Amino acid sequence: MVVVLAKGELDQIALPSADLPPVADVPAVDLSAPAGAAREAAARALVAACEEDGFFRVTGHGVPMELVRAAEAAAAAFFELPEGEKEVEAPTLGYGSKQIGGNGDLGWVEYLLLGVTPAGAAVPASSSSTLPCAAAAASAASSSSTPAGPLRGLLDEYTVAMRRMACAVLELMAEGLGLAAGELARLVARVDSDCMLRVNHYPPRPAAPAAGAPPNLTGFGEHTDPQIISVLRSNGTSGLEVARRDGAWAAVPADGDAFFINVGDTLQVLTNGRFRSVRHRVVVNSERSRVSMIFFGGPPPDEKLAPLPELLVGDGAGGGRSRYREFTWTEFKASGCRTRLEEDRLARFEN
Ligand SMILES: O=C(O)CCC(=O)C(=O)O
Ligand SMILES: [Fe+2]
Repeated sequence: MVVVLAKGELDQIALPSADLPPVADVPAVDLSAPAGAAREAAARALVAACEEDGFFRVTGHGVPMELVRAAEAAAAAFFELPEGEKEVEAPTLGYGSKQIGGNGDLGWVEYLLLGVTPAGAAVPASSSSTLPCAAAAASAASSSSTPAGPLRGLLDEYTVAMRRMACAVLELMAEGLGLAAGELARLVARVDSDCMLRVNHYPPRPAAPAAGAPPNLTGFGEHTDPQIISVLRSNGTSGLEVARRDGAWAAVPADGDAFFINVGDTLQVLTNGRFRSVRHRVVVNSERSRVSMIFFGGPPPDEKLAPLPELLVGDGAGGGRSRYREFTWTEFKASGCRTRLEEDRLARFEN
């Protein structure tokens, strides 16, 4: 067991042993659909998925699976290291365990949390929050002589591939929404866009009943991602659950070669609530260890965020009224950093 929790802490993250939730039927969007009718259909499927659950999977993404598997394997090997050796990497790889953010949220998880430099490299984030609570550290410390050396290079490469894919998804989304090319993708593509990479490791749940542990533990408590979109995959181990419109949880089946996309809070704002920022969580009930890697595509710090004017016109539901007041990404982050994981961070920006 790598995540060491005191008895009281274990009680805090125990989940009632309920039946497994139904398996989610996650819509697929083919990024490689050729221009013309097939691409239009893919764009329509993407928009429909964002409106319905705010969650879909991407096929035809062109990311080499060798890179994905190598990065996953290097991350898994890192998490196998003795506790002390991992902790040494807190400043270089943003290593942390069990505490998510600075407001008391706990999970059966250890992680790496990296900001992304203008050049695309991943550097340690200066906060453990799922929110990018502060700008990423200025420069990466050289770590080539440590166990993190090969891992760091792979994570850099992975991050570049993820940012590219996030932009490709946002381009298809813009087409589906009838927006100008680049209108969404530019937010994530800029050199100063506030993107992050998180690598989570959920050790197998402790053997019950010897450890007195409940069958289900919170790996990562329920929340929405604050950025525009998140690109997520795991090492084929289940545990991720998404909340449907009616609030019921659905289990996301292990992913094969696809990547999952979450609509984040910022995209909900940009679309004036037409797209849904998806609530999700990770439940640990498996004997297998789960490694997941999540790229968060966020906007530049000074970017003014508000519903896009093109999406306000003729918006049947809102009658052309903006549901959110304008704010900058910096303002949203500062406000979000004072919240617990499960809080609705958009509430205070509603008109
Ligand atoms: O580890 C996962 O699969 C999901 C974690 C997550 O939702 C997050 O880091 O924001
Ligand atoms: Fe998340």
